[in-house]
Amino acid sequence: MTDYIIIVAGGKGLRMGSDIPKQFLPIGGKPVLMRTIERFHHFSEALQIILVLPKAQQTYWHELCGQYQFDVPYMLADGGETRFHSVQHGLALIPDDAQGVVGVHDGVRPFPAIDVIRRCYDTARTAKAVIPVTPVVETLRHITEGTKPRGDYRLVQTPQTFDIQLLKAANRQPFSEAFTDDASVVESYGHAITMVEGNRENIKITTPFDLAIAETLCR
Ligand SMILES: Nc1ccn([C@@H]2O[C@H](COP(=O)(O)OP(=O)(O)OP(=O)(O)O)[C@@H](O)[C@H]2O)c(=O)n1
Ligand SMILES: C[C@](O)(CO)[C@H](O)COP(=O)(O)O
Repeated sequence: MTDYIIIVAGGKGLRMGSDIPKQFLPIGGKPVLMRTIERFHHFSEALQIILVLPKAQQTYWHELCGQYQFDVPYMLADGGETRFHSVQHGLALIPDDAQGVVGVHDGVRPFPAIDVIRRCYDTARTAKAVIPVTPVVETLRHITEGTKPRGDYRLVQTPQTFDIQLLKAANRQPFSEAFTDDASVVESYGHAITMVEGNRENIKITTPFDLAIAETLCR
């Protein structure tokens, strides 16, 4: 049995608006994406890491790896049109008969707690489809329907972990705009999703504000 993590970094980073793609921006003196990969390698050196990067960014990434003497082993796949397609490209590197758990994680989430990663992988061995979540800590208001009971909602993070065969089968479905994460793909395939506790530091670096928070979290 072999476990995998697919780290998706194939997006355009439009909301960050920086010249350098956001996954390569330094936080605490090191590119975001290197911190993310190192976190999973630290969790388990046996975990097989698959990095998904746009083809056009791969030369620059290799230059950065040389510059930072980054030596964590990984397999490389090309980014896709959407996050769903990037995950498909990553999954294609996992043998068709593989048994075990595969996680999918945003390259721009460098701070998943090791305990959270472990909980996601351990729970997926029986539940088969697991996502880390955090509670909503502010009042939640629907733009036309008014205040909603925040206890009914959770904020969804990654790594989202799945039985390998289940995720492979779910990702053969035709693309839908509703697929904003891997849980939505697996749920649409008909499998229930189990939620486990995430960690608040596990932010997705989406805007310059998030980058400032990430810099603080590195201290
Ligand atoms: N075609 C895509 C789109 C997104 N992602 C990845 O999915 C993660 C979450 O996406 P998000 O933060 O929304 O990144 P972007 O799509 O790059 O951002 P934006 O929507 O601002 O352009 C990121 O690690 C991103 O690189 C990907 O691998 N392939
Ligand atoms: C997968 C995800 O990180 C869960 O919170 C998120 O949905 C990806 O971000 P996007 O803005 O929807 O691409």
